[in-house]
Amino acid sequence: MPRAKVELALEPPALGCRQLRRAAGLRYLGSGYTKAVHRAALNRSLAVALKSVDLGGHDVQRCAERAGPRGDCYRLASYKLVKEMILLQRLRHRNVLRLYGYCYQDSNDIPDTLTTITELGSPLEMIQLLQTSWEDRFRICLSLVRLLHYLAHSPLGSVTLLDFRPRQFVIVDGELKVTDLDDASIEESSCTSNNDCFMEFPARNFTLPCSVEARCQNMNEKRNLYNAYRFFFTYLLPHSAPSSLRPLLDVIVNATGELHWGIDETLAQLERVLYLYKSGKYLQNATRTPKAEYKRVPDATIPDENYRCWPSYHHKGCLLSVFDITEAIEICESYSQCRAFVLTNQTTWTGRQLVFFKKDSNHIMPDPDEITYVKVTG
Ligand SMILES: Nc1ncnc2c1ncn2[C@@H]1O[C@H](COP(=O)(O)OP(=O)(O)OP(=O)(O)O)[C@@H](O)[C@H]1O
Repeated sequence: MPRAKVELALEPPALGCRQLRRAAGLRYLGSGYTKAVHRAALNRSLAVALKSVDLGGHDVQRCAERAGPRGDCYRLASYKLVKEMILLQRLRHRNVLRLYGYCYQDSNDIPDTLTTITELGSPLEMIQLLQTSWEDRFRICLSLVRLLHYLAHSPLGSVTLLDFRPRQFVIVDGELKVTDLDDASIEESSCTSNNDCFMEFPARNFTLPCSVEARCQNMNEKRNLYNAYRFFFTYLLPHSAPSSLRPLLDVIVNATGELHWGIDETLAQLERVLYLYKSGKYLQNATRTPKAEYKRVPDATIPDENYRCWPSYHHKGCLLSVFDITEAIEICESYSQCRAFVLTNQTTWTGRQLVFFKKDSNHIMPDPDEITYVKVTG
């Protein structure tokens, strides 16, 4: 099988040293073994992430302890940043962080140090994600699966993320994007028998077939998929999902956890869940006749009378997304405090409408953008 050849030439960057010299509001964001990441505003407005080799980081320090000259230690570590930059430019997908540019400049007595300029994200915090709505958590899983599907069929061949942990990803406008690509690998492992295609994880091991071309079949894709299962799907997919989608989500979690499916099937199943959710088809099995009567008050809102619920899109009130009025009524009926709800003009990423649930309807105010529904019976 021919080795995948990666085009190393870089396109002229949209942003470079000129913009970097005028960067404002530089602030440290985080670092790992190799790189340090700062945020900054370029051209007065565009917020970006600047990545450079962390001279105090593990990689450079370990090399320096072995008496490596500083410049050489820098270069050794900067190889990872160069590799990441090239991959960010070759792998173009909405769930791969965008590379805006780069700059080579002398810094700290080291010639030609590299800074990459990328889209800015926020770190993926699992604890925080567990507190968000199922709809937002599903979006993270769907964006991850769309990313892994692209990586499995990328122009460079099937790409695997050898160091696959939540911290290798960031969130941009609610979508997950991969940022740390220095441990990405394209080569499928070579083998002489199935025993060479052994994949070891903390709780499970798998042996994949060795193909007639002497490569472990789909190992890159399957490694990504199992990692997606163990770090993301088990925590984010089934938990507080609409009950009618639970069986399908459980099948997805089980099939990926057992590596029964490849990424194509996994993506098709997640897209199916999205379709059922967006189209409201997931509601069709339930009895769809409202149990209580509600009076519609157009161009009106209830500014206060909030109560808290979980998981809410608003930290002080109960703001949830609904497919239609019938679903809003069902939700209101399921909370003993609920006496009214206000349809806002805001929608979520799937196009569902955001609704504020209220504990009283004594103070209704005019608002041309909202519609209030007040419970009249029950
Ligand atoms: N574009 C970005 N926007 C916001 N934060 C980012 C961005 N890229 C990286 N970070 C943060 O900076 C940290 C370090 O970046 P990165 O993972 O690239 O460094 P690293 O040295 O390769 O880390 P590791 O040791 O985990 O491999 C990340 O964990 C992430 O939280």
